[in-house]
Amino acid sequence: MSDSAPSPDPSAGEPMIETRGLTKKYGELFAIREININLCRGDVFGFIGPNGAGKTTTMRILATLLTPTWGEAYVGGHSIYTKPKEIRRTIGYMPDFFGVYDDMKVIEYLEFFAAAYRIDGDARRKKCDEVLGLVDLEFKREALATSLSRGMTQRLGLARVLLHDPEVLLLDEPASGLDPRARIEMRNLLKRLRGLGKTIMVSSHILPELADICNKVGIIERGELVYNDTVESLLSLLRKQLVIRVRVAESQDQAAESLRMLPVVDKVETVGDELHATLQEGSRDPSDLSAKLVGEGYRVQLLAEKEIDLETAFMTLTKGITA
Ligand SMILES: Nc1ncnc2c1ncn2[C@@H]1O[C@H](COP(=O)(O)OP(=O)(O)OP(=O)(O)O)[C@@H](O)[C@H]1O
Repeated sequence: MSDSAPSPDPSAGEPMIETRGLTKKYGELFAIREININLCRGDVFGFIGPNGAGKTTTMRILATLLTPTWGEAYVGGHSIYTKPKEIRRTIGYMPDFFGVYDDMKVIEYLEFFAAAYRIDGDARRKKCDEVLGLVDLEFKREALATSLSRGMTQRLGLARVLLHDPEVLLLDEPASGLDPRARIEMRNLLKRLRGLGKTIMVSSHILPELADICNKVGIIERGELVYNDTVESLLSLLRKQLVIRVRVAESQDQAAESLRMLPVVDKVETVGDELHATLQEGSRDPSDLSAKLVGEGYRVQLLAEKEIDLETAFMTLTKGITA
């Protein structure tokens, strides 16, 4: 164990979160097991996993609220073991559930926490207004905090953890329980925070929700990181086999047979009124398919690349572990 993180890789950015072999056991249960995560300044890390996978445990350890059974963790270069105070100044931690106080207006709620951060006088009022603006809640300034919708409450929670201008944000399922519109608002808000250069670890049990705002993604299952890389690598892994959606005006079954005869085609499935032809690994050109069908006299109504279904991809990546 050492006070500061080891020398960074000079090709990477400034390390902001590092864990090595991070493990937490409850009796015989591994809540998390040998977790290795490396995030640099400005990284937005989507931490994906189903309920009970270990996301909260990891975040609580990084927030210095929980001690690991073994392993190392550094936040902003500070060790969780020896520099917890420095870490608390560096982070904004938003837990998955938090309460707001009865009979307190939104602005009073923020001022209360700003005071706890020792932000005083004019600076306090200014800071509270600034974070309210950031989360689009100025119009609820004088409303009772308990009267806010779930989405607004989540935004207020985020405003609260932004008061001391933390460099690192640990956000535990900020979009959970939100309706679709509030989810989109939360996503836009995270993009705004990314734009401010914050290093963000944000958890969710839904991969597509985070894929377009994150540059890195970790998938955790039963305490183990089963995937940990860039979103780009994840997408290219999933794109290894291109799937082409095909619809013809004539008999689907016969068209499917014709497509199966092509060397470039690995398999063909019928999905509703479409055929989904999976190309052989590495093949990216669907022109053989249209040539074959047109050559055989089919009228091709649709021939398009199938969008990557991240939900299915997530299930595929974690297959066997969840079973
Ligand atoms: N205090 C505790 N005592 C015993 N087991 C615990 C404790 N806290 C967590 N666990 C167990 O550790 C595992 C990981 O839990 P954790 O809360 O980290 O998962 P999670 O991915 O955050 O799930 P969720 O999305 O439901 O919050 C679970 O099996 C959980 O039951």
